[in-house]
Amino acid sequence: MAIALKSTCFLQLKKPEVSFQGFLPSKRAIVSVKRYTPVAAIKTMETVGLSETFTRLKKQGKVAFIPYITAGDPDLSTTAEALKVLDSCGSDIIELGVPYSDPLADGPVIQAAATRSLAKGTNFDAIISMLREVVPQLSCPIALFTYYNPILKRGTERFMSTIRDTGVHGLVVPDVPLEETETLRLEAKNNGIELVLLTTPTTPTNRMKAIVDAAEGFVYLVSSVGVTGARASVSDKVQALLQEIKEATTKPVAVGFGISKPEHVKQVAGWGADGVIVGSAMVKLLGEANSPQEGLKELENFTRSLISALP
Ligand SMILES: O=P(O)(O)OC[C@@H](O)[C@@H](O)c1c[nH]c2ccccc12
Repeated sequence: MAIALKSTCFLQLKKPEVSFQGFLPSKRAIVSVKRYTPVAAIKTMETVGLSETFTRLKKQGKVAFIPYITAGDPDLSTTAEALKVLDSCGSDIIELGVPYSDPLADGPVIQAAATRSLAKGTNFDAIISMLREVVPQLSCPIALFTYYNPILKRGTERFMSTIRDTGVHGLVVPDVPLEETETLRLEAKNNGIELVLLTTPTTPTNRMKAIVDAAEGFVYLVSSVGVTGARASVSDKVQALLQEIKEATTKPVAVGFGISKPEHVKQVAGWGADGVIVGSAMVKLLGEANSPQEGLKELENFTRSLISALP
């Protein structure tokens, strides 16, 4: 199981957006799994890191499907079930968010999910305990997401070794500028953690090049300025942005922000993305359902509808 935590500063803050270094792919045993692997057949299966996942998919001519959900919303046991559902539906890299009190880069849906989760008492240790249970049962890498504060609170070295021991392969933090992350990069590398970096439609070309050079796992292309949230359509500027990034790197590029319909998935894959990321639309289904069971069922149906739109 590879897990990547998010950390890049791409926000439209006063400082220029930045992001930072990446890490070597996981050193774990490489086990390639087909897209649909029955959960029962994958007990304690070790999985590959993020880069290897994209390499495998590329060989199969496939585009990675990367859903995002917020840990602890509506509760951690439902999160554990949701990870299994998303995995068995054929997700290739699942993003899991560590709820934070000041999620600057998040829109109303994910902000509300974080608030509900924190109100339930979700904390980093509880998420790690849940991951220790769930990670061996899944076949696909999980993308976990955290803001910088939880890392600082725990101490970078301790944070890195903790996430490594839970089967985490990568790290992504949206509110830390590249210039200020030397320690983070070093500690992540020391723990075999891959670091995903984000670039946006307004990132200057030279900065984008520095970002993609330093990125490990994959490059996260934010499709539109602003915060996360389902949108009626995905900006067609993404096509040119993908082109520009792919001229600067051979690393895989996954697109996120606003993707919420099968036609969006199809369109972004058609533009040459190596992966599509869907967050708010997933979070809404899970967090706003009448019951966890209903949320899990809707999540499964929605996920299958999106994955079926991929080549
Ligand atoms: O929610 P959307 O519009 O589908 O976008 C994906 C996004 O949720 C996920 O990748 C994510 C959640 N929180 C973030 C903060 C910054 C960047 C990305 C994210």
